[in-house]
Amino acid sequence: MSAFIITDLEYRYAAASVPALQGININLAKGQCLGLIGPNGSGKSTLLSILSGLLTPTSGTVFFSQNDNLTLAKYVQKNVALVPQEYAFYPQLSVTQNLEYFVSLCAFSYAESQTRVETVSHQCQLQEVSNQKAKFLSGGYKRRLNLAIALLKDPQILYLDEPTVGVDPISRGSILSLLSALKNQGKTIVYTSHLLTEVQDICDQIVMLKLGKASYLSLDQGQKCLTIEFAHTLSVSWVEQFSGLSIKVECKDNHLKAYIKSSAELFAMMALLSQSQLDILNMHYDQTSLTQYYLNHMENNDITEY
Ligand SMILES: Nc1ncnc2c1ncn2[C@@H]1O[C@H](COP(=O)(O)OP(=O)(O)OP(=O)(O)O)[C@@H](O)[C@H]1O
Repeated sequence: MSAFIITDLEYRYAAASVPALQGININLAKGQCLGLIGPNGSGKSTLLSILSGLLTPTSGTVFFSQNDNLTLAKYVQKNVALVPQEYAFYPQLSVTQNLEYFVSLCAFSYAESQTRVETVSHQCQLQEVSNQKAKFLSGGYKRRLNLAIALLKDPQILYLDEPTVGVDPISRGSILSLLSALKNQGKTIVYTSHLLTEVQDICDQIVMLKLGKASYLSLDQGQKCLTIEFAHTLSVSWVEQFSGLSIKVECKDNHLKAYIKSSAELFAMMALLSQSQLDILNMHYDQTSLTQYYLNHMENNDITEY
């Protein structure tokens, strides 16, 4: 079942000469994590603002599947929480005071509110700093408090805007484990980050934005990359024999990179290599990293669907 479906979405800021977003189509299944990546100004925040009901699309639709005939704004208010990149708590209040204040804004009974505060404190591992003023917390605990506040209303969908900025690797690991646990509980997550290894680890589907246009990447369908370092510089005539194969190959000096989509392609490459009798210093065959996809995509002017 879909959590939300975005169809042919376009958004143009007033007086802007080009749309901030155009031709966006996303169908995100419930319980999955969507990674939203792209350089500064590519449209990520605009898309999150539309998904939050703060901006209305110029054209196209956003449809939340489990919406019981609520307006988009009402549905979002009830079921969606945003974890902003900025700290969204009161620095002078303690962790518990912050949680008690923010839970009082949700429509829970007193007993339910107490339970929610205890649950999110436990989920975000905040118990040992519960009495500390928020402004004295470490960067990792501040991020966890930001996340805990968003979780208070027990949202079905969670948007996270770079939730691990300025966080050490251990705290980052615990935030990512918490997000995986939330996913396992059926929560749907939209995650923006410039840390591509993180996105690759946690996301099921990735949308790369570039100048407001999207390309789509499903990681489990990712191609593999064969990287070879030869003892000598490759000759032009040797490189030319790859033009007969439908494999994308990049050669530079004594390095070769081939993007392999099937075992048949791998065997064809190996056959050419064995005929060549060239000395190989290093050879690596692995899933293409998201960083590699990203760099390839951003360097090319075309929008590619992987
Ligand atoms: N209020 C606004 N009025 C006019 N143009 C805007 C406004 N907000 C954003 N834009 C433009 O819309 C485009 C997308 O901006 P957006 O902030 O969505 O990108 P982003 O990917 O979130 O960037 P960043 O990673 O820096 O947060 C940019 O060209 C930006 O200049």
